[in-house]
Amino acid sequence: MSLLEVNDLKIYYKTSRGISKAVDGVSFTVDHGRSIGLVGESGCGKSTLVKGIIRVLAGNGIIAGGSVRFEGNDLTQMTESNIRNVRWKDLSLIPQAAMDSLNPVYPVIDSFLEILMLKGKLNRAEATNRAHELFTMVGLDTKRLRHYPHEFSGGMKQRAMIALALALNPKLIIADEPVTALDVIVQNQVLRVLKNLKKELGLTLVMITHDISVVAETCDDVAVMYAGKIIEIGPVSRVLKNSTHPYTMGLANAFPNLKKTEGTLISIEGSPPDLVDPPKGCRFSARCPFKIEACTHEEPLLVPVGENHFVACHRLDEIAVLQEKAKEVDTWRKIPS
Ligand SMILES: Nc1ncnc2c1ncn2[C@@H]1O[C@H](COP(=O)(O)OP(=O)(O)OP(=O)(O)O)[C@@H](O)[C@H]1O
Repeated sequence: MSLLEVNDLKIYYKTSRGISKAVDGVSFTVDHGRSIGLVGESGCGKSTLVKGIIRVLAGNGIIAGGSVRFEGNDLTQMTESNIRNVRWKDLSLIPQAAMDSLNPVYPVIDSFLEILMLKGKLNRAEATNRAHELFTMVGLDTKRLRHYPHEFSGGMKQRAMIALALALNPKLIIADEPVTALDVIVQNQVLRVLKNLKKELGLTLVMITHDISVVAETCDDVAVMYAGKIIEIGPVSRVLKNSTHPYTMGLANAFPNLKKTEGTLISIEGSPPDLVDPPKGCRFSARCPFKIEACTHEEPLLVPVGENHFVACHRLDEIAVLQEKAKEVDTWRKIPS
């Protein structure tokens, strides 16, 4: 049994314009000790997906279908008090806005003591020791535990948040854009901390990012999301070296440093569709340079294209040709109407 099994999950928002299908039938699994990156442009549903998994959705968000099995138990069916027991101890979140997540009016150690004593049931001396241990694990000077959050740099705050997420040895860590707000050098340092911890502690990790090169650095598997759906999923080495969905090809072009070459940065024209009234067929079709007639009315399903590698596209038979065309700047400039 996988540690996490997300099956046909649907998460919708009630809005004044109607129902927005932010996550629309998403399935993936995460085995013990593996890490998966959820990648895609802003608005494709990554945050909604993980907020739904840990049940911290905004008030207008509803789980409209599907299941989220954690060690076999469906989190979508748990009572609020049961899910509160699961958070921190079994699964914990490194939030996107780590900058603002540490309580500004108390020294940082207080945030640790609160979790370790209230949730972990440690006494003050044990909790203090554990806080020191955690700070050392993420490469922070333990003297800093007595400092206030505003005395920390962005990278230090993010390391502190990683340490806090690890406090109770959770079985699964979800990291929501853990390095987005940091400059590139600090990003690399924080990613290195996460990578080392993953190796040393055998962490199981779900990481959200819009930057496919972050996934390449940190994850075993990747799920590429577009407009509320997973359109390609598989081992990082396969998906990035042999991107098979045109959207993944486009994303990889947008991060030329991924291939460690001087490649041209090619962006994908247009923007994702309105999720209140998503297009029929493939949701990427309006921006896809390889669109054919079927794409506009028939939804492609995820099908296997290699070991553990699945893709939802109508043009899988011609993939080698499309992969070559996708490398050309002009391909992305002439999107068919
Ligand atoms: N509370 C809400 N009410 C209505 N719509 C929402 C709400 N939160 C998010 N959405 C919409 O749901 C869709 C998915 O948003 P979400 O934040 O999950 O995407 P994302 O991929 O994580 O983007 P980002 O990287 O910008 O956070 C978007 O269309 C967004 O506008």
